[in-house]
Amino acid sequence: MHRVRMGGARFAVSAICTRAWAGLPQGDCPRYFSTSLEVMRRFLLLYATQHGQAKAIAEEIREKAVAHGFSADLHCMSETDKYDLKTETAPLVVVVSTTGTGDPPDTARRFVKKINDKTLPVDYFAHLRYGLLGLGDSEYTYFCNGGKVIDRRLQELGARRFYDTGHADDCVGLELVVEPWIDGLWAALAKLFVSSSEGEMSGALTAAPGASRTTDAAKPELIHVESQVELLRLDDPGGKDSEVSEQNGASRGQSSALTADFEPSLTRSVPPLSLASLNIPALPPDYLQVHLQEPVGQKTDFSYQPGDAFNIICPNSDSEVQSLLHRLQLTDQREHHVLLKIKADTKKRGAALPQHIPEKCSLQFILTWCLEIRAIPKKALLRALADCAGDTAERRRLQELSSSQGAADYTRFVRGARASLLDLLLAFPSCQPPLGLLLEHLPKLQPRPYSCARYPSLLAQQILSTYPGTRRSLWSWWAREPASRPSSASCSTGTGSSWPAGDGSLVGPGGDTAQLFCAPCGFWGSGLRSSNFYFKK
Ligand SMILES: Cc1cc2nc3c(=O)[nH]c(=O)nc-3n(C[C@H](O)[C@H](O)[C@H](O)COP(=O)(O)O)c2cc1C
Repeated sequence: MHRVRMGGARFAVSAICTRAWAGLPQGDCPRYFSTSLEVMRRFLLLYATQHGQAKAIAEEIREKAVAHGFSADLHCMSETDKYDLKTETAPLVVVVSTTGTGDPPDTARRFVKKINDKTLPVDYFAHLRYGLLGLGDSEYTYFCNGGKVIDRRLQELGARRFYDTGHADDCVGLELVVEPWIDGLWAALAKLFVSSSEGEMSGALTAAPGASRTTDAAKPELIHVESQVELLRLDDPGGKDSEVSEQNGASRGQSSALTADFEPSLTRSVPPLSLASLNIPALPPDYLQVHLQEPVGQKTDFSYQPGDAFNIICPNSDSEVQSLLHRLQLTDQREHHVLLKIKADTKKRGAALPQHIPEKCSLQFILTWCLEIRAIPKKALLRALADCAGDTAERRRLQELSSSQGAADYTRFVRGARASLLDLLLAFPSCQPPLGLLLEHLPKLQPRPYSCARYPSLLAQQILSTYPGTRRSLWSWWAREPASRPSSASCSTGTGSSWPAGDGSLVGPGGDTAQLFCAPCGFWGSGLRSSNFYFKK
């Protein structure tokens, strides 16, 4: 990279792909994004640190900038002789931590004192466009206050954000906000440069009084980039701060594929949520110790009386169970018996073995007959899964979905989409939960009560041995799979239809329906008055 002067402006020149210019993901470049000699665009990067983290992050930004077609002038905020915001016309990026009791770092004191001067006019920084990343720790009362103080004062003096402010929390891991914030910075910078080069921003990047204009990266082919970059617009609920959100409405919708890339989904969050610090619920204490043991032959037998009611469990679909076993890398152990114990060191109060998981049953049996694997995962499960995700971005997204800040996304992408555990595991491939965690969190597969009457022994036998099970009613299953229909039974499940059978046996929903209606002479019928209503002979 070489530094050159072009028409009074300072540029860094390098051979790069213009796709990187736009801050777009690297990959195959559209034709108009050809590799060529391009001009790198400069921004001013200031940091203020107490213990070195803000500096390290600023250095990371400077390193990454090159690959995106930018050149960062990096300075500590205390080096006031190396930069001058009053005359600066390049975009400003600030990384600042907090120390003491909500104070800016010592290296920012002079800077803060200077901008806090109440005699400064309200348009003192009207020429400035900035993005700010605050570091802090939510254990402290004044979270990220160092950054917030500078952010607020820059606004008061007329500076405008070109990118949403990020607040990274050392308590849960700075990288959860820092990484997405840096990833999004390039698109926002590219947007700003393109907009300013086309003169669309009123007053944006105009030279400050007495200053020479130092950024002019206009290049005709970047018009293409412009329309794409518009789609990378960051959400600004206030609608005032990020001027990127105000521009180029006409180009909206030009690329639905790109729009989709920046729409939130189950696995992807977008600002402001992706930059927010999260109130993540405490991890529920685990309590189950699981052993998988080779099976020993066993036969279950039980007797029943005419008139008994049966709790019929509609088992989970075999293909879903096999997919789940495969995803959990437990296919080879599916026939192993599951032995459960309470962990000796568990912190869960009143921990007890789940009653709905019988002893000495195979893992496959438990996933098929005992656990509702299609239940919509609760936030506690999402929270626990977050800790099992190896990938940082996936962990962050799972944390978001379990946090109060991510409640809307949880409702939309988990509850609204009726996502199941398997859906989540497929969407978050780095998440590898232990079996015990699932046994703790998955609810019981609820049985459906049915009663039967007339020829109870035959019917019951058929229900219990032939009937292959379904999530739907008996009737809808039998209607769909006539071969599995008990040959001597008629059925009335209250789902709207029924059929007669030669001998008038009846299966009814609930614990006593069949006995009630079948008793002396064998009715059959459905719950619908319009068709075969129960009370109609
Ligand atoms: C002595 C001390 C005081 C702190 N006070 C605050 C505070 O008031 N608010 C806050 O959000 N973070 C506070 N933090 C957390 C730091 O801002 C956080 O760890 C940050 O990542 C440090 O970045 P740095 O190494 O660049 O200074 C404090 C940290 C220390 C060590």
